[in-house]
Formats: sequence, C-alpha cells, structure tokens
Amino acid sequence: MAVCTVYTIPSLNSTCSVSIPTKTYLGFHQRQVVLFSTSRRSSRRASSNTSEIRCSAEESKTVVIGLAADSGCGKSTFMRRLTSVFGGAAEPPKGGNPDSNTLISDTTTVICLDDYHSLDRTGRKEKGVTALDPKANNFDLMYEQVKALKDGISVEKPIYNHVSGLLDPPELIKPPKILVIEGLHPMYDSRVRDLLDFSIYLDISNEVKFAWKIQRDMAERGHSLESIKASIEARKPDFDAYIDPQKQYADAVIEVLPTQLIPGDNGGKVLRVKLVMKEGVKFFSPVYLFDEGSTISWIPCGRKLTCSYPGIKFFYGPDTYFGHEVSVLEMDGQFDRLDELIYVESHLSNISTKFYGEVTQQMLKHSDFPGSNNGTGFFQTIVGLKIRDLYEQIITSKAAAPLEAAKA
Ligand SMILES: Nc1ncnc2c1ncn2[C@@H]1O[C@H](COP(=O)(O)OP(=O)(O)OP(=O)(O)O)[C@@H](O)[C@H]1O
Ligand SMILES: O=C(CO)[C@H](O)[C@H](O)COP(=O)(O)O
Repeated sequence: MAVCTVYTIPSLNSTCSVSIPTKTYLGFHQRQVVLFSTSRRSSRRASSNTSEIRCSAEESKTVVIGLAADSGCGKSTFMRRLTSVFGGAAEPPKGGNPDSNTLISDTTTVICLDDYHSLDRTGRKEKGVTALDPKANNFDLMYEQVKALKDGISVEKPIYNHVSGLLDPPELIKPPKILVIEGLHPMYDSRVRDLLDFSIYLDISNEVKFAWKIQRDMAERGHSLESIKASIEARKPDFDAYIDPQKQYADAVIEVLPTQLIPGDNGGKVLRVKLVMKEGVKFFSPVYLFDEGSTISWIPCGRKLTCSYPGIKFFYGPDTYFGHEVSVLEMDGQFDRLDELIYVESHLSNISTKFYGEVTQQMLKHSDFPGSNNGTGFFQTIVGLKIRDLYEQIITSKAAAPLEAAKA
C-alpha cells in the first residue's frame, strides 16, 4: 500500500535540499513536498529522518542586519552611509503614509523598530513607562514579522507616527535583499537576535550624547538646556537597563568618546572613536592596520596627511569585549582634508573595498553628513562596506549550496 508524507517548506523563496530515500517518489505542490512511498518501511524511514529535507531560515534570501542605539545617536546618518554603499537613493514607500519611518532602496529596506511600540505617546504617559521599556513594545510581532521577511513573506507592519505620537494603519513591507532593523531594541529579544546575520551597536558616551543633543535639539529645534538635561536623565535608567546591555551581542560596536588628545575636553567636537570587531563571525573578517593581530600606535600626521591641533592618532590591537575576542581599531582626532584620507585608507587591510580609494570616495561624496571629518563617519563607511561584503558572501554561499547538495 502506498503511504504519503507531507513536509511544508517555510516559504516559496526558501531553497530546500532534499535527499530521496530509495523506492520513494517525490512530488511538489506549492509550498509542500510530498513523499510517496511504496512500502510502510521506507515511509517510516523517510519521516523519521528529518535531515532528508532541509528547509531552514538559513537558506532564505533576505539578509537581516540589526543596528541598535539610543535616539539621536547617529542611526539615520549611518543608514544613509550604508544605503549609499549599495547605490541608489533610499526613500519612504511610494504613495504611502508621509510619516512612515521606512526607507527603501533597490537593495535595502530599513525599518525602524519604533514601529513596534505597543503603547502610543498617551499610553506611555498614562502607564508611566518610557519607549525604551520592553513593556511599551511588541516583541512577539517584531519577531513574527522579521522572521516572515527573512523567509521571503511580505508583512503589514504597523507605523508609529513620531509627529502625532499615535499608531497609524500598517504599511506593506516586501522582503528585500537586505533588511536593516534599526532602533532601540534589535538585539533585546533573543528570538529577534537569532534572526540577525550581523549586528552593530552605536555606543555614544554620555558626554558626547549630551553635546550632540544640545547641537540638534537646542540649536536646531529650539529646546532649552534644562529640558534636554531632563529628557536625558529621565531616559537613563531604562537606557542602562534595556538598551546598553545589547552591545554585548553586537558583532561590531562603534564607540564614541571624548578625545584624549586635549586633556579634560568634553565638548564633543574632537572625538575618539573605537571600532570593536568580534572575531570568528561568519562572513566577517575584522579590519586591521599594517599587521593583523599585532598592537600598533600610529600618528599619520606628516608629509602625506595634514593635521592641525590636536592632531590624529590611530591605535590597533587585540582585546576582549564581554568575554569575546575582538580586534579594535581606534582613531582620535579629526581630518583637515578629506581627500588625504586615502593615505590612511591605503594602510588598512580587509576593508572590503571593490577598488583602491573606495572609502575615501564615499567619505568625499557625503562630506556634509555629521562626523565626516572624524572616526564616526570613517568607521561607519567601513562597516557599510563590510556589510556589502557579508551580503555578497552569504548570497554566493546560498547559490552554491544546492549545487553542493546535488553533487553529494
Ligand atoms: N557622527 C556625528 N558627529 C556629530 N554629530 C552627530 C553625528 N551623528 C549624529 N550627530 C548628531 O546627532 C543628530 C542625530 O543624528 P541621527 O539623526 O543620525 O540620529 P538617530 O539615532 O537616527 O536619531 P533619532 O533616533 O532621534 O531619529 C544629528 O542631527 C547630529 O546633530
Ligand atoms: O526613543 C525613541 C526612539 O526614536 C523615541 O523617543 C520613541 O520612539 C518615542 O517617540 P516620540 O518621542 O516621538 O513619542
């Protein structure tokens, strides 16, 4: 008697490798793989061995990147640098909600996790919670929707409207080549964290965060110094409890600190920026200066790099970060002339450029973005190129997988 076993493929985009047991016939119907067997014995064998059909999220097409940081810490600027690496402009969904937080380009879709706030502005006020508190966010929905997109399935994502403070009707998000989830909590929930192919944390020290807030909210938005201080203080306990701990999970951390070149300087104009890169991350090889694994301190100011006071200092070396082995590249100071950046770029290795001087070209292209004359812009650009490289490696390995399976 013929017996049939049915397996469901997670999505139509998934690539499944199937090994067919002897004397078993195979049929496909939409998302289902059907195994017909001529005897109970071979059917039992087929259904008891799950490795015979392998359809996993790992084999889906959308690459998912997580970017975590507090509000006002440079996520949007970083996203603009990242999407520029892939070419094409990133724009809100056409004909959609003008207050959408989503940015779509040919290759990337950036969704803002503020859209998963479960409490609107009034709701948070009534319950006495901040937007940083997990209680104000819907992690079940975040997980389901990021997973669906990763598996190639479109979703109706909610919109948190920052103008009105309300939750607006949802917008349709189609699975892109690269999905970036940016916001307060991309690595907070372990289910969402496990979906990430690469994660970044922007770690802005309190002094610098304060200086940037003053610059934006006081100079550009007319807020008072007292209200800025009060808002930072009100968020700090939840920031420390729920946002900051995510950095331990990040594959790359960009840490922004006051300079050490001017003793006692906290003004946030001259910055010391560290790029902390985890070792052993699949498809990611840390950048190095001169000699991989060694410890190097380098002052490049001289004939090829113009430096005015207080100069520029680089450091590179191995370290540990939350118990993980990491490589750290550090830059303190700022560039006088962006075109001369090529001198520094040419001394770095593993930067995943496609041609000589690509980092410098990107930096010159966006010289008006905040941080273009220091390590924030420089390292964000390099991380953008590393993400492009990671994406290309993942796609290549996925394309090769069915061929390898067929050969075996
Ligand atoms: N590298 C930088 N150097 C100097 N200032 C910066 C830098 N990055 C960001 N800023 C300052 O912080 C402000 C916020 O930057 P950005 O919009 O990129 O951050 P964000 O994390 O997306 O903010 P939000 O979550 O509030 O939308 C900028 O307007 C600028 O004033
Ligand atoms: O931390 C934030 C992330 O951007 C915002 O404060 C949060 O999303 C709430 O937004 P709003 O202040 O517009 O109500």
